[in-house]
Amino acid sequence: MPASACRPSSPAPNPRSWVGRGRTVGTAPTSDEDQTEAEIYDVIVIGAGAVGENVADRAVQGGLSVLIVEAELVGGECSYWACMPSKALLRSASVLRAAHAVGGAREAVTGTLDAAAVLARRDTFTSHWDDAGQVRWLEKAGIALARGRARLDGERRVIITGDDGDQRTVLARHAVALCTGSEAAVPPLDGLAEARPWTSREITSTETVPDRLAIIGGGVVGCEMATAFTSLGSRVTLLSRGRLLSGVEQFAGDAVTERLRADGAEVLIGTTPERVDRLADGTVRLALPEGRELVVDEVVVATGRRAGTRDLGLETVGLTPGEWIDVDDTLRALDADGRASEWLYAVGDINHRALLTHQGKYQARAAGDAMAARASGASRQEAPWGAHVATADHAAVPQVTFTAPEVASVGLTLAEATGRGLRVRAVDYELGYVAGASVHADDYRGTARMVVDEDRHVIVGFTIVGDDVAELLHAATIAVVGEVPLDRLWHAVPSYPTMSEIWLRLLEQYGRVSATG
Ligand SMILES: Cc1cc2nc3c(=O)[nH]c(=O)nc-3n(C[C@H](O)[C@H](O)[C@H](O)COP(=O)(O)OP(=O)(O)OC[C@H]3O[C@@H](n4cnc5c(N)ncnc54)[C@H](O)[C@@H]3O)c2cc1C
Ligand SMILES: NC(=O)c1ccc[n+]([C@@H]2O[C@H](COP(=O)([O-])OP(=O)(O)OC[C@H]3O[C@@H](n4cnc5c(N)ncnc54)[C@H](O)[C@@H]3O)[C@@H](O)[C@H]2O)c1
Repeated sequence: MPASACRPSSPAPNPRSWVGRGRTVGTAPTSDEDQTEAEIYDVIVIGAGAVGENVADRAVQGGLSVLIVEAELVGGECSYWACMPSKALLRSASVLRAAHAVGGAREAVTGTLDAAAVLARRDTFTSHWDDAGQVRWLEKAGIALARGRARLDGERRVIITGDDGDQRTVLARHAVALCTGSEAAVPPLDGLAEARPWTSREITSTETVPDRLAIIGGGVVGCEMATAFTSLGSRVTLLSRGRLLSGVEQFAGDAVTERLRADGAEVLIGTTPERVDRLADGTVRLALPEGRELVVDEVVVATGRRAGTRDLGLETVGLTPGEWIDVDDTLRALDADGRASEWLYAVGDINHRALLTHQGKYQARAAGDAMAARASGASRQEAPWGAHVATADHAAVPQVTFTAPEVASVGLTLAEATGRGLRVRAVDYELGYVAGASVHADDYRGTARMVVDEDRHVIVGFTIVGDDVAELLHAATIAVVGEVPLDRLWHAVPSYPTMSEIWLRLLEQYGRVSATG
């Protein structure tokens, strides 16, 4: 398995049709004629990204035969144009920053980042955009692969069109899993589409470091790429219509804004370009509010994602092309009336629950296991936190944004918790006051917040911002998922002097409920 991989380590057909949008959709493969003219698998997975691979793996482990269909590279966005290359682009600067932050090491590091070496290292993570390693893994896992673009053709029926235009029809005895992910959305700004902007794909796979780079969008992609390319030597202008990282606690976005500016990036908050043009000399001109013009070598659009459902034959099963697909907690597609399909699943980015590889893979494990259990008639655990449901999607989605400083969060922000009607209290602590942090780096600064449900005395949200905090997050995820009572958390003693002592400080700040009565 290459280091870049985001993937994991036949009973009778069900003749019942799923009714979508009030009409019966398609027919199950019932006649012998059908079965001789088309191949049949227990499960067909469309899209071999990290999520599709994990659905397939779990279904095979559950005793089912699986065909996975991939139109581009096996491994999907995460391996080649998203998580892995972007993190590789960020890592070298993070190490350099860490050395500069510690006296003694600082004096020893006199050079600057070697951009060409960073890009070369990035290329090893994407296996030079060659998926041979991931194809070998599919073979070992017992998953059949079809190369080509798949579309639904009614219930349990899939048509695959190969690169040469040849078509073949495959049928699913039990389930079809749509795992086609998402793609970059290009907003309808004047001239933008014609200006041939870069998206996350071009910026993560670039062979050069543009001298001048504009990034439109202050979300996760925009902030990570602004951090990476500022460190690689670009003059970056980040244009954000609202505050940076608006999905997390405000202090997190503010810390990233401050550091980007300190590192030389221009961060324009509340700014959307009015027009974008690619000029004859290949540069790009952005017309900004109040008559300002910005000329750059490349412009990156990082304004969110759209569903990978445009040419998937959704209309043949009563769903709407181009839309995200709603699902139940076992990841079965819901029709317009909220009824769950008996055979159609939508897993990963495509259901828009959490656009994150780890969360999609978590859904995939639940979905693959649910398919196998349904196929064999085995009992299923569908109550919250059961084996066949993705309960954490609602309560405990962890995310690390690998900016400087890093932002790690899980569960609800204070505003989200309040919005859900919870009686909560936020406890904040300056991470730099923790002994482990002061040893970790000179003049360390950072902030942590825990959001406590005052009725249950459990943590429902946690956010931490600071250099090298990513690995601190999982303790919080366990506390939130486990609904560990604060009284018990006092007995989880963090080692001295580690940054994990932030937990002790937060508990002290909150006060010991049992001691105070
Ligand atoms: C720049 C960037 C950085 C990111 N960094 C992180 C990160 O650090 N951590 C994290 O958790 N998440 C990160 N994400 C999000 C993460 O990439 C996605 O959540 C993840 O890739 C979703 O996986 P998926 O399998 O659902 O979809 P995808 O990875 O998009 O895979 C879908 C697959 O389906 C294929 N496909 C589509 N249509 C068809 C069809 N009709 N027939 C056959 N095949 C088809 C595609 O070719 C693709 O291979 C990042 C995203 C971006 C853009
Ligand atoms: N480290 C990670 O976990 C990681 C890294 C990168 C991406 N991702 C995932 O990928 C997904 C996509 O990231 P993203 O940054 O593209 O989306 P995003 O939703 O995080 O941010 C999009 C930003 O663009 C802005 N925007 C939207 N439309 C706009 C318009 N018309 N004009 C100007 N600004 C506009 C939004 O206000 C928002 O700030 C995210 O959901 C994220 O979870 C994760």
